[in-house]
Order: sequence, then C-alpha cells, then structure tokens
Amino acid sequence: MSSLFRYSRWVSQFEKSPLILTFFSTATTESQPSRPLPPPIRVGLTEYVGRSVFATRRIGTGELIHTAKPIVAHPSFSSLHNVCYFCLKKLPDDKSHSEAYPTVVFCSEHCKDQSKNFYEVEKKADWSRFDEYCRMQGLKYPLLVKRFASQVISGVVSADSLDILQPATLTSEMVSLMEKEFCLLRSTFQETDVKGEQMAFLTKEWYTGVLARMRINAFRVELAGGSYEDLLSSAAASVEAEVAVGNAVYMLPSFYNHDCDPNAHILWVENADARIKALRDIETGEELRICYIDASMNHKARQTILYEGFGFLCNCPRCLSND
Ligand SMILES: C[S@@+](CC[C@H](N)C(=O)[O-])C[C@H]1O[C@@H](n2cnc3c(N)ncnc32)[C@H](O)[C@@H]1O
Repeated sequence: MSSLFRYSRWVSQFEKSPLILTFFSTATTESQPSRPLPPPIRVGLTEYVGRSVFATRRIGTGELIHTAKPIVAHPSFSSLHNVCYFCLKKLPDDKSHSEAYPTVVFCSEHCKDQSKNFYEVEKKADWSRFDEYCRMQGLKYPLLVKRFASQVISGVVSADSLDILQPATLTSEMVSLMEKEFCLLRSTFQETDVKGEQMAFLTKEWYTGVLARMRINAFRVELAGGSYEDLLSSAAASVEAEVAVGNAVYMLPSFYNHDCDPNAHILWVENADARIKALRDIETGEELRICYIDASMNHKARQTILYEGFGFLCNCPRCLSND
C-alpha cells in the first residue's frame, strides 16, 4: 500500500467524521498544572485547505491553548554539543562540550531514560559518513529521519506513525536527490547487528514518504528561554532567538494552517515541548492559524517563501487583500 493511498484513506476518514485529536497534547490552566483539561480545539475539514484546527469554546488572548511533545526531534549540527540530545534544552556550561561527535549529552536522567531504546540502536552504528554528507549538503530533515528510523527499529514507534500528516509533493528530481542520503542511512544500519526484519520498513518509498511529510510539518525549534512567561515577551524572544537549536515534528501542531496575520502562536520556552498560545480573543468555532514564516515580509516575499518552502499559494485574508 503506498503512502499516498494511506494518506488519502485518512483524509476520507476525516470527511466522514471530523476527528477530535487529543493525543500528544494537554491543556492546563496555568494556575492548576496538575489537572490537565482536554484542549479547547478539534481537528476538522476546511473547504479549501484540507484539515485544520477549530476552537471548541471561546479562547482568551494569551491563553495557553495546549502543549505538545515532539514525536521526533533532533538538534541541529551547530547545537549538537550544547543542547540535550533528546529534549533540545540548552545545557549548562559545565555540561556543554567541544569534543567531536559521537559524544552526546542528555540534560537529565529522565531524558536519558526516554532515549534509552532508540539511542541503543543509534549508537551501534558509525554515523560519520551519513552525518558528513548531511552537513556538507546543509540537510536537516534526514537527521530527523535517522532518529525516527532508530525509534522504529527500537520498537518505540511504528513505521507508519507519520502517515496521517500531509505530505509535500515531491518532483522526480527531488526524489532522485534523496537517493544518496537514503543509501547512506540504510547502509549505516546494515553495517550493525540490527536484524533484516527489523529494518524491513526502511525502503526508498518509506524514506521519501517520511521526508515529504517532514518538509511540510517539521518546525524549527527556537528557544525563547525559561524566564519569559508572559505572552508578549515570549513572542518577541522567539523572533529574536539567535539560532534554531534543532527541528521537531509534532502531531496536533501539524494540523494548524498558516495565516500571515495569525490568531495563534507556537513557542518553545526551555526545550522542544511546544506551547500554542492565543494571540487574540478567538470565538467558538473559529479556525486557529499560526504563521509559518516571518510575517513582516512583504506580500510577494511571503508568497514566494510559502510556495517554494511549503508548496502552497497562501489564501489568508491578508494575502487575498494583497497586503
Ligand atoms: C502543516 S499542513 C496544515 C494541515 C493541512 N491542512 C492538513 O490537512 O494536514 C500545511 C499545508 O496546509 C495547507 N495550507 C496551510 N495554510 C494554508 C494557506 N494559508 N493557504 C493555502 N493552503 C494552506 C497547505 O497545503 C500546506 O502545505
């Protein structure tokens, strides 16, 4: 069964009954963090832009709508030695290190424990050729696929767990450019004692299907820092953050469509756990949208980036009014 077919099947399930997705996420009243409430949102179909997220009650400006843990996250090359290899939290200076890869550091026993299964698989292999190729080509998503494949081999996630996400349309040229990184990924696992049947999912079709989803759904994780609790400070800090510490894919945040004048905002305070907050009052039934890009750019620049990076012509009210 092809990935495309599986994706279409999910879409037709949505058409029959809009699904309320609550997994990987919690909503809390910030004063009562110990009693998580279901998030005040549902995922449903829109007329023109596939699935989207809708408010199930009125949401106030600045409200934390929900949080989301990554399905898969990986530090960027430049952050490998100063963030936690699992949660991307900045390491204290005495834990940061300059030694060459493969040394990696976890920020806590909890993160080490969470990583135990996939890291046992990952560290069996010599990743130098794969990593060097990705570094030279400036590729970031193959690192996420490497981590996802290690998670699948270790049995903590299933190989089709990202199939529900919308895939990018890949040209045959894009697919052929992926050949080399795919072969390096597979041969690196093949050189270990991982059994053939544990790697049976690792086909070129699987690889391109996962990468097609990451191209559209992965977020650049930019940490705002632990001291920013108020919404405006967090938003400003996220824009000013020097560099992204890594990339991550989430389930629920992947259903938010884009708007150049959004009513919601995604931010990261101290690690790759995402927070979605309301930027203004949102009415029951209203669609929630975030901004995928720098909204301060002009209309033409925004349209170009959204088309080239995400493959769509933005239909938000701001773009439709040529602003
Ligand atoms: C991260 S997904 C959002 C969820 C998606 N609608 C779905 O059904 O899974 C991004 C994709 O949604 C569509 N999309 C999001 N925002 C849009 C917008 N403002 N205008 C047109 N299409 C949009 C595009 O197809 C884009 O590649």
